This record gives sequence, structure tokens and C-alpha cells, in this order.
Amino acid sequence: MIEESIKKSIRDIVDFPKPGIVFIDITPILKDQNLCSNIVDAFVEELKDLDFDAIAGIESRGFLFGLMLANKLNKPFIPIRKAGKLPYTTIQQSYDLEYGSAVIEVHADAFKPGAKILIHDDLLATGGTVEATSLLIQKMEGIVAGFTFIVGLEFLNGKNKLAHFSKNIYTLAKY
Ligand SMILES: O=P(O)(O)OC[C@H]1O[C@H](OP(=O)(O)OP(=O)(O)O)[C@H](O)[C@@H]1O
Ligand SMILES: Nc1ncnc2[nH]cnc12
Repeated sequence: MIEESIKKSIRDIVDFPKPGIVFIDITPILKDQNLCSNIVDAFVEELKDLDFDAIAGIESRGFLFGLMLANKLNKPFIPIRKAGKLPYTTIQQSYDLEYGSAVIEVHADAFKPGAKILIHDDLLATGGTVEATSLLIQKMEGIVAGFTFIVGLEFLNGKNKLAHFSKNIYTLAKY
């Protein structure tokens, strides 16, 4: 089962990046090319009936599997970056997360109005990051088609922030 393989691979780092946070480190997954392929295949299976035009991946860990998945599905990839990194005209959104606050942005020409965008990130915690990404997509007149996560920290109830953007929320490993 993909969920068990993911849970076996990832590790918990206590008190990172701040005291009181148990950080879910996904980097061991990246050393296992079979597991990486199986994760992409599991997402492909989950998404087989979903209609969408492009995948938006969130810096930085959302880039890892977001681009692999977009490439596998022959769809464009849209990088959502932390403020100040994208060189062209951008649209911005601020947000809070488990251990701080930040601003994300996207290139103003990343997609056309009406495009259906699947949002991908490695992990759903409070949902602040993907909520901000959803607001960014809506600012640009895009439609949020759904969400994919490798890991979901269900006890933080991040899904509550997402349901009004899209009910299509796919999480491979839940805690
Ligand atoms: O659901 P939330 O509470 O918003 O938290 C989840 C976000 O936090 C982490 O990113 P982080 O900002 O640490 O950046 P990184 O991917 O560059 O490590 C993770 O990759 C998600 O993007
Ligand atoms: N506990 C956590 N582990 C890894 N990434 C995170 N992003 C937000 N909370 C996190």
C-alpha cells in the first residue's frame, strides 16, 4: 500500500524549525526512486476522472512531485513562489502557516482566465498555504479544480479551509 510505504519512509523531526513543531521530513522519499514513481502513479490513478488544465505546485517542496505529476499527465506546471523570486509581473497573496507567515506569488500570465487548476503541495498542515494559493488562482480568474498532497496532518483540520474552493482533495498518507 502506498500509504504504508510513505509512512515508513518519512521521518519526524521534533522541535524543527521551532520548539513544539514536529516536522514531517519527506526527503527520504526522494532517495527511493521506486517510491517516487509509485507516488506519481497513485496520484495519476486518483485524478483519472478529474478535469483540469494545469498543475500549480507550491515552493519549494510542492515543486518536487508537482512537476513530475504534470509531466506524467502532459499538463503545464505553474510555479507558486515565495515573494521576490519570480522575475516577471506577479500577483501576490499573504498567509499564515504552522510556524510563521509568508507571501506567495505567481506570474500574472501563468494561465488564462477560466483555466481549471489542480493545486499540489507535499503536505497539508493548517491549510494556510493552499488557501492562499486558491485565493491567488481566483484573483487571476482561474478555477480551483482540486488538491493533491502526499501527506495530510488531518488533526490540524486544514481541509476545512479548502472545501469551499473544491471538494476534490486527494491525500496519500493521512495522520
Ligand atoms: O498547511 P500549512 O500550514 O500552510 O503548511 C504546509 C506548507 O508548509 C510547508 O512549506 P514551507 O512554507 O515550510 O516551505 P518549504 O516547502 O520551502 O519547506 C509545506 O511544504 C507546505 O507548503
Ligand atoms: N509539521 C510540519 N512538517 C512539515 N512541513 C510542514 N509544514 C507545515 N507544518 C509542517
